[in-house]
Amino acid sequence: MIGIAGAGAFGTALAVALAHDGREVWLYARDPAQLQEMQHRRINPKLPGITLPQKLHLTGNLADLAITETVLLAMPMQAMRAFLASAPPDLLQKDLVACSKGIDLTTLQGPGSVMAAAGATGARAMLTGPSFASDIARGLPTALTLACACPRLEALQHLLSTATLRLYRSEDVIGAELGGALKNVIAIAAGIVIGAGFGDSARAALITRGYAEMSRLASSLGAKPETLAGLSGLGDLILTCTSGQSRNFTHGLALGAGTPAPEATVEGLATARAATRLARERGIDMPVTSMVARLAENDITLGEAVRELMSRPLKQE
Ligand SMILES: NC(=O)c1ccc[n+]([C@@H]2O[C@H](COP(=O)([O-])OP(=O)(O)OC[C@H]3O[C@@H](n4cnc5c(N)ncnc54)[C@H](O)[C@@H]3O)[C@@H](O)[C@H]2O)c1
Ligand SMILES: O=P(O)(O)OC[C@H](O)CO
Repeated sequence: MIGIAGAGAFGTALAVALAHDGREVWLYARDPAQLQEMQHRRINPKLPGITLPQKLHLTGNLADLAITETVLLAMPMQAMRAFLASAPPDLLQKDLVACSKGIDLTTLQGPGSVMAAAGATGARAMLTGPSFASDIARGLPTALTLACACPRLEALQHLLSTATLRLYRSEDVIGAELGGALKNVIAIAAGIVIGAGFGDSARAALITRGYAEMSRLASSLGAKPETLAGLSGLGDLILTCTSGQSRNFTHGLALGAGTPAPEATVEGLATARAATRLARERGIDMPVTSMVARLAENDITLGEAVRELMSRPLKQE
């Protein structure tokens, strides 16, 4: 039996895919009004056109996840530390699989370290890679990375793979979590480039240079280059920088166009600030990421940002 904490777009999509494939899934929704709507109408408004399957059980009581062996954490990254601090102690003994893409702003830790610091004693895994919630819920073919540094990795890979959701395993948790976190920042920048009308050539340059700085920070923190080049890094970078389905890209589009951004979970904003601090501590150059952090904080105008990026000293690629 599988538990999922966080009934937003992604938690619900994973619950739908796993339940359709025959697993019994318990999905925890903390908001009573949302829970009631999902229970009565068997839908989540964030996933239009999707009916919740019978094997998907809803609960507003976290203690109900006690009957599951594995719990997926599908809340925004900045909520994970507080969630685990107040979770029932037996939840910390389960195999935990983080699905959140980001870096905790207070501790500068990724999901694996946040789970360890909270006292999690089971497997601590990360599920990440190119995937929009609605694609997963609709049963479209999707390939993801499941990273875990413990012997339970292969068992978890089988537990969470379905006919349409293909999981590749990796032991490089740091690499998988940094790829998934940092690509969101570059996606905001890619959106800014398109929103401001700088064109597709500029976006391609931005994605490439963005990947270079993602790789610099990740390798300084112990990630393997091949992980960054895989689904959790390059794969997700391509998806998020090129699709109007991405909330990070869409947020950037609005910033670039000077229009109001839609209300949504935009993980790249906090990650830009956290990554800028990590990079500064390590003396790593991350010009795109630090520019996104400054733009998000209204510390610099778009025109100033472009002038600053284009007037950096010329260097070898
Ligand atoms: N939506 C996608 O396509 C997608 C794909 C891959 C990964 N992700 C990642 O999944 C994570 C969640 O994104 P989402 O799209 O589901 O966001 P969302 O905004 O749709 O939903 C977030 C959910 O988390 C819940 N939540 C917040 N704090 C909580 C807490 N303390 N306890 C329990 N629940 C809590 C909210 O009530 C909400 O239902 C993000 O890190 C995102 O990067 C999303
Ligand atoms: O909508 P976004 O920008 O949060 O992206 C969703 C997923 O991370 C894409 O893999």
